[in-house]
Amino acid sequence: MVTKENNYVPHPGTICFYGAGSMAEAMVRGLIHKQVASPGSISMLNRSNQERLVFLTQQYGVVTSNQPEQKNKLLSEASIIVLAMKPKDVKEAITSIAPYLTDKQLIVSVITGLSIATIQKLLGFQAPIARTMPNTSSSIGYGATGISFSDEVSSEQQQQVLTMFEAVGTVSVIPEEKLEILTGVSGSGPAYIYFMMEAMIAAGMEGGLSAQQARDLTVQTVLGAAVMMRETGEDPAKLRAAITSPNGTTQAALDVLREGNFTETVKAAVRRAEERSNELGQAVKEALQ
Ligand SMILES: NC(=O)C1=CN([C@@H]2O[C@H](COP(=O)(O)OP(=O)(O)OC[C@H]3O[C@@H](n4cnc5c(N)ncnc54)[C@H](O)[C@@H]3O)[C@@H](O)[C@H]2O)C=CC1
Ligand SMILES: O=C(O)[C@@H]1CCC=N1
Repeated sequence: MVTKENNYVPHPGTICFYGAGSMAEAMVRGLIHKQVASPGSISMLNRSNQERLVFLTQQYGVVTSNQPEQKNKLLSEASIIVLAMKPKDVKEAITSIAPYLTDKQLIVSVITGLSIATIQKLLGFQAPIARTMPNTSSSIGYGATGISFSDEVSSEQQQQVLTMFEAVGTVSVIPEEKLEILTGVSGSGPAYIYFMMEAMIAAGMEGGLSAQQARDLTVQTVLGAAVMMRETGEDPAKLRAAITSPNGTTQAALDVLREGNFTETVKAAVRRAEERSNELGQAVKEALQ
């Protein structure tokens, strides 16, 4: 592996999002809202969807461009590049931008399953990499992000990444091999909760509540349970026990969930997400061999 230089000097504090989809938008919204980065210091680029770029500029005031020369300049001058495309697109995306990047720039990846080694292989040089797994709740400051740093990341760069993600939620710095299971818990996790909420709302409506009532009651219930767990620091099993009167409604409902193998099903879902993350990373790795 080699180190790499070009004629550009990265502008301190500038962040270029390469891939301008849901996760990039969630982070940008959080970063601007929390004033960690100004809109003018953030650029967002994608492959071709100009309408999307116009929306992002109008909505957040960030810099966007679909002109190849301008795109390359924005990439070359950013001190942090956030890779935010789907795993299936990484090979084309990373190899196409590699000529404009150097090892003076920090690469932050939010891409599921893609290892630090594979990113460095695609770039063709030993870039400092922060491999992360955020979730979409970052957009409202309630994200949960896992981060692993490559050996090349300086302590100053580590601090920059921590500042970025701590501004939009909580951060766990963990060994890279644990990022897959973290993805199963917190990266994909919000979707499981939404799925449960969809079912609670549907049941409420089927039982005669209005759509608004069912929604409001479900939101407050999930919010209350999450905040209760955080504020009290209690074991969830203990909080559950406090709601479950012997022979009462909760016990009856929990028995139905047990009959449907609730615990095993949720655990299997988390482990399947972990496995899928490994598969996605492996597919990119194999495509390089
Ligand atoms: N959505 C989520 O909850 C989370 C997503 N992630 C990861 O973040 C990454 C992005 O996910 P989403 O934002 O949901 O996807 P998305 O489909 O909303 O956005 C992907 C973006 O990448 C761009 N893109 C694709 N190919 C490109 C190329 N060759 N050059 C430049 N741009 C290109 C697309 O134009 C689009 O703007 C994925 O790897 C995903 O696994 C990580 C954590 C949570
Ligand atoms: O579904 C996915 O692949 C990504 C990873 C975590 C959340 N969404």
